[in-house]
Amino acid sequence: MRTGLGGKSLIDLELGLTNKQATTFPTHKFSTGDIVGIDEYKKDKPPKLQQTFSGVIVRVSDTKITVALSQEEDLPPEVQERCQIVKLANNVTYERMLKSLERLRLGVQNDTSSPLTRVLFGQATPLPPLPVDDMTWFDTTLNESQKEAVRFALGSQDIALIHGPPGTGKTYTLVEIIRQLAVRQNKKVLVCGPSNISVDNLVERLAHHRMKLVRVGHPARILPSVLDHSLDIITRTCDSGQIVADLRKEMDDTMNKIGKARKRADRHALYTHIRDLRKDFRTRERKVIEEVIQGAQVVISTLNGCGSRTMMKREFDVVIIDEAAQALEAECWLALQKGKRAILAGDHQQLPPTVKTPAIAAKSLTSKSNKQPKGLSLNTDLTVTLFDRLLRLHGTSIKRLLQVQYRMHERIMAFSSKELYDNQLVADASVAHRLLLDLPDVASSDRTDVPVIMLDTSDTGLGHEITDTDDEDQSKANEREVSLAVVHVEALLADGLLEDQIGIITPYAAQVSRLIRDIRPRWPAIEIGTVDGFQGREKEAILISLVRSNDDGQVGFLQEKRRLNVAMTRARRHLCVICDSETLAGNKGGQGAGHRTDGGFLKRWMTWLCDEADLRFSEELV
Ligand SMILES: Nc1ncnc2c1ncn2[C@@H]1O[C@H](COP(=O)(O)OP(=O)(O)OP(=O)(O)O)[C@@H](O)[C@H]1O
Repeated sequence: MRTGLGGKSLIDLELGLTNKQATTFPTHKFSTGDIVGIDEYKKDKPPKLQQTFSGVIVRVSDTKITVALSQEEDLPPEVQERCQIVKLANNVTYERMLKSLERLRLGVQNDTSSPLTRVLFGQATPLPPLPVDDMTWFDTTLNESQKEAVRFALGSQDIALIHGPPGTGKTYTLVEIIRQLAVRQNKKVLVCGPSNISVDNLVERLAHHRMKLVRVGHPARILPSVLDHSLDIITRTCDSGQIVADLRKEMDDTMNKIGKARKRADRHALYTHIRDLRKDFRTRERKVIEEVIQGAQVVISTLNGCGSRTMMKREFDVVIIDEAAQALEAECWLALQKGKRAILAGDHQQLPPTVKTPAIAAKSLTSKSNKQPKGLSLNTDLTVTLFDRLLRLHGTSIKRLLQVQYRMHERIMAFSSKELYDNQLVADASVAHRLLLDLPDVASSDRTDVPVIMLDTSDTGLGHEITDTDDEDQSKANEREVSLAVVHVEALLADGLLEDQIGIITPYAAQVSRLIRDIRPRWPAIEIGTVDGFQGREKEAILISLVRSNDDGQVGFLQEKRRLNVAMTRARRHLCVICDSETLAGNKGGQGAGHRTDGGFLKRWMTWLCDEADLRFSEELV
């Protein structure tokens, strides 16, 4: 045991030594950020249901797992001697959301809600934005639609939505908004997002600019590159943090002495001393934390982190939520209750958060309570995000669209723009005509000089999909599409592409496993994943394997147009769609099959691909 960040006790867990070397762990599923229970290990005794000690995993290597203990007292010697750890379900998030909703309910019931809350529930209409004219831009390279979004957000009196389709510089725009608010207008800003990675991206970008910012959150879950801006590190390195650092050292020294003390009485005295030190440490640390957060212009945290003790009772002029269309509404309220105004950025045409509770369950919950004040717009379907709901409630006047995208060739972007963004997306001149062959050391070929290719398996007239019976979700796979992917990848690499410039995505987990089986051993740096896992990412060349190929026109998962939209907008210069166009266009299984619930989106994409893509039939290739 030793003292780590924030005065937490760190425990290094290792297996015994063999030949004086640490033993490598067998395969396990513990990873950084997991919450674990710690318990004395007794052979043949299962872990207790209620764990006395718990902690968060800070680091995992082949031979060592480091856990930051959540409790203040030390582990009893018998646990230190030999212990076992078990992964614990984390209900902290759930409890925090519940508490915040309860506060919200009381506010609505007692008519004490803030003006912002009233607007967000449709009990008041948003006030018109104030004009923002004489702007001095920090970043003069912003395009016109980005500048308009910044002006709109700065002028808004309650709510502003920034709609950022793929690659349109949503983060770019948010950085300018944050700088204007914090530096020019001297406002206190809270910046949040649903995941650690989403907020750390913002910290990375903001860190280049002069402003006092602090990232709140458990150090184990913060990107190492931005740790210097974390509350834990700032509280250690700032002037008033020096005494705290000295106390920490004394605690460590005492801990060492305990290990060496022979007499029980000595050990006892040292334990008492360490307890006093720890108490002093906590009080002083709390004071420093207070100072740091009060002094910060910008506080950055995950939405869930806004429900932590550190963030309790804090107020901000403006709350900004990035990736708001990927956050649960309940989670957003943890942040929204702390601000007078809110700015939400996101894209409701990409995938919403994953929700496993069916909408009906949520509905029955709200109708049971039957206490909804009149005129209140309630959200009973957890997949409907706050972003969606506000657009439905107040219309598009509360949002601004970022129109110029800096990722895709204009042909790759075209279908998505036409179908989902009112044809308003424009490819910036720097990317509009960029092809693979413009990359260094890439040769010209009938692949590298085409932006969109469709490899169609419908020529065989057979259904190729199989259902993975081992998989509890009955995931689907398609071996023919795997073979086509291998052939295409091989050809792209022969043209001169590098492995890490290529990504392969598919909606089905069973297909991911098969692609990994055939691709990973030969080309380890090619990224393979599900569509959902690729949201927010990009590659020079993307292959999509759509899998479904049957005689009944069943398309399952693919009827979600937001999933297809994410899939088709990941590629910068080259998109290769591998599919059975007949099944997906609904030409099999009778009239209307295959596009019953997607409003024909998939069918229209297939028609578009047949007209606009470079079409190749699978029998020519494998
Ligand atoms: N005004 C601009 N001029 C030049 N390049 C820009 C501009 N705005 C954004 N970009 C570039 O576009 C790319 C995407 O920007 P950013 O990461 O901010 O987008 P995003 O919308 O947050 O992305 P995502 O699609 O992942 O949500 C970046 O490489 C960025 O440098």
